Amino acid sequence: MFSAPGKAFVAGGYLVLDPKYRAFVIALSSRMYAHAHVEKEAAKYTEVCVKSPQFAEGEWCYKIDLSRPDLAQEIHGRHNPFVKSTIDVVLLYLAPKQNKRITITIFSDPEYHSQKDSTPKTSKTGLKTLYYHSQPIHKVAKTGLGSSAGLVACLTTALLSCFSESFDVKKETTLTRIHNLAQVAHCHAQGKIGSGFDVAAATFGSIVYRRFDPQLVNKVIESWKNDDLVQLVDNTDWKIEHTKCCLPPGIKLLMGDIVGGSETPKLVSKVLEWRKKEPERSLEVWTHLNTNNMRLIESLEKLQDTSKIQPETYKLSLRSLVEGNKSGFSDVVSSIRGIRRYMKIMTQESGAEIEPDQQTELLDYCMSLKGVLGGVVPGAGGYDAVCLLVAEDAIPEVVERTKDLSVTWLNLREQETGIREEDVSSFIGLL
Ligand SMILES: Nc1ncnc2c1ncn2[C@@H]1O[C@H](COP(=O)(O)OP(=O)(O)OP(=O)(O)O)[C@@H](O)[C@H]1O
Ligand SMILES: C[C@@](O)(CCOP(=O)(O)O)CC(=O)O
Repeated sequence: MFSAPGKAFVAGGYLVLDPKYRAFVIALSSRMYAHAHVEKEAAKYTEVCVKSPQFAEGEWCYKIDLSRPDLAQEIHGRHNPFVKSTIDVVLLYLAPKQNKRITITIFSDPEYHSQKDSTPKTSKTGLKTLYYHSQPIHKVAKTGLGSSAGLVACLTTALLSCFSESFDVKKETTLTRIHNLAQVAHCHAQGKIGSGFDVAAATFGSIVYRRFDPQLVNKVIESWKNDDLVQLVDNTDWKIEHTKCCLPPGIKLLMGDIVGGSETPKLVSKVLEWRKKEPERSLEVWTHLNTNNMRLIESLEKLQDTSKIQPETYKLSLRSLVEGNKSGFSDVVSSIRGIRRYMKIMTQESGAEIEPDQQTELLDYCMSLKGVLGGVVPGAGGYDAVCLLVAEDAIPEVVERTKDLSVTWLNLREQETGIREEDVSSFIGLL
């Protein structure tokens, strides 16, 4: 069994669409899991069944003739573009010769979806509680953790593992292969090529990310040839960057769900329109925004170093932070203020509601609280969520002081690892 984490896109929304800029994505403790079971048999066709028992009608089964895998059909007539595309891409890449029957079961942690109309169920060991929804997956509201990226990343991993005797996700080459295949599958399913930060975080964990050239993936999707895909996945430099980066000790991420929603594609098209119409001004805003994004990353790295080199000094600064003295963390505080300032300018000048007034008010209030380094509207922004960087010991007070506001803090923390192997015994009774 393998799993992939959800994400919070803390810094670099929009800019990451351009490979000139880098972004910071935090991997979260909510994960998506894929358990594979393989039966080798001399059947006339290959069968891949993906089950997602937490959702109504959550089963997609494909009968595949290995000489024409492009003709694979779902036997109930159901659609799950992300499942179908992942199977198509992995089979195009592997071009297997021997038929197999594969069953993959998907599980997702509670924070990916709204828990409305769902029932909890706990494993025999008591270690895992999952929510079972009465609606099919496409009708259940999402919270923005990147469920499709998590699904594609762990399904790609589980499928590859079915065709390899010595599969090891701890190896960098294996992870890169998973990442490259998952990016192609995710783009193909979406019918467009985004920046891919969510797939990269699902694979590599908390990272500073620079995107790939969309043409690389476009060409392969157009040609749909095994040779081209193998060449792209195993022998091409994607020129992406995924440098590990995580929060310093004692600093936690709080993700708040806001009732409301935004449509990312609309926000993105407004911003890109503004960029076209106002090239000079938008470049100026993006340059300032990028300076602050990079300052945030550097200051977090510096704190990481201080915590190792001068642990006592660091501990004292943390304690003062909880008491409301933020001076030991002034670079983080001022870079987050800078990010928000330019996000707000982008909101006002492009007309895209990236940090709407309602979020500004909430974030200003949260940032005035003891122990809070800062907060942003993650990703594309809008009315979906906020996230805060907070001293761990200040969290109970922050929760208490925001209890009457329109925000629900999710039960999440940073978990910096990307794809990893899981102990299936935690799921006994659910599988
Ligand atoms: N647990 C799951 N089982 C099966 N399919 C899933 C599961 N989770 C997600 N999917 C697939 O991913 C789709 C949702 O992807 P979409 O890109 O719309 O949202 P998302 O990735 O969660 O978005 P965001 O990045 O805003 O969080 C679902 O409709 C379904 O096809
Ligand atoms: C606006 C953008 O940079 C981020 C969208 O992030 P999210 O879907 O809000 O998590 C688009 C992208 O990178 O694909």
